[in-house]
Amino acid sequence: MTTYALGDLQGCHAEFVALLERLAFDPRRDRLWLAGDLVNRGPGSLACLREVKALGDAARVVLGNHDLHLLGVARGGGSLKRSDTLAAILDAPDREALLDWLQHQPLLVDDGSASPARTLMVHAGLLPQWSLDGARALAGEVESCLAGEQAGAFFERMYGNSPARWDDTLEGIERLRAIVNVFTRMRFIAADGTLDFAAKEGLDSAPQGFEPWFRYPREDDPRVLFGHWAALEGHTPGAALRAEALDTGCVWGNSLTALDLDSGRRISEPCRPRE
Ligand SMILES: Nc1ncnc2c1ncn2[C@@H]1O[C@H](COP(=O)(O)OP(=O)(O)OP(=O)(O)OP(=O)(O)OC[C@H]2O[C@@H](n3cnc4c(N)ncnc43)[C@H](O)[C@@H]2O)[C@@H](O)[C@H]1O
Repeated sequence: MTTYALGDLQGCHAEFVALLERLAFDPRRDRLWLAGDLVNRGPGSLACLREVKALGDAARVVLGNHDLHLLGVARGGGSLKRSDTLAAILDAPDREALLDWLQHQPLLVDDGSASPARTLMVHAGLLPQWSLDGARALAGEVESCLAGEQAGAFFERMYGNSPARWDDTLEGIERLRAIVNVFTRMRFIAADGTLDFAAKEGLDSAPQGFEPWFRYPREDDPRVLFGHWAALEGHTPGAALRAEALDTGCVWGNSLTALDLDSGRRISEPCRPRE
């Protein structure tokens, strides 16, 4: 059995299928971890969603900001933007089954192994101020909300950049929004954990006083798999922990990459020319 971790598909279905072929991926034998943002921006979001859902227990997925945006649009609270490529999902005959499946995916996957082998997967990152068990509990708060009767009310107030700094005393929607923004949107943070939401490009775009979240040391030493930050091109220079950047920007014309979790080998499929 081989376990591969992939970054953001973002609707790059042709490249996803080609990469699985290149890996000789067999869902009866192998496992796939997907770091979120299955959908949006690319041309094959509906096909990606169907393909990953059909993998069943062979695939483990975390939610990304674009997946949450799809749910926000479908469940109320979000509206389609001009750059969104989500209409085919919203019009699909199997839309409810797909959305329901997506809504039940976690924000954090933890393989539960003892340190130092412990491997976690999130879409954007892990706040240095959070312990691993604390992060897992906070992800669980959002996951319970998404699976419950308050999900609609949550999506109506999910969007926004505040509070930008985590505080244990946060309550209600502000607490849930802060958790979502860490797990699915974080890139640069200040030493006190304040998130910046403006800079989205390479490490040179860091605002003054901010560093990539993975450059802040932690007391523990997990292996953290994450996507979201395409401009990193799969690299985490200066990382203070074992952070593996998986989004190599397929939707931006680069490639889709799989990381073999045992060997550390990376296998990439180049982006196909768009019509
Ligand atoms: N609670 C909440 N509040 C608000 N919004 C919420 C929300 N929950 C969900 N959302 C959703 O999240 C979005 C905001 O998230 P953000 O994280 O703020 O923004 P984004 O640009 O949409 O991020 P994306 O995930 O596309 O990042 P990527 O690195 O691919 O691309 C980013 C940039 O990288 C650039 N880039 C890509 N490859 C590069 C490279 N090799 N070099 C340099 N730049 C590169 C691209 O040009 C692009 O500009 C909103 O649009 C909303 O839909």
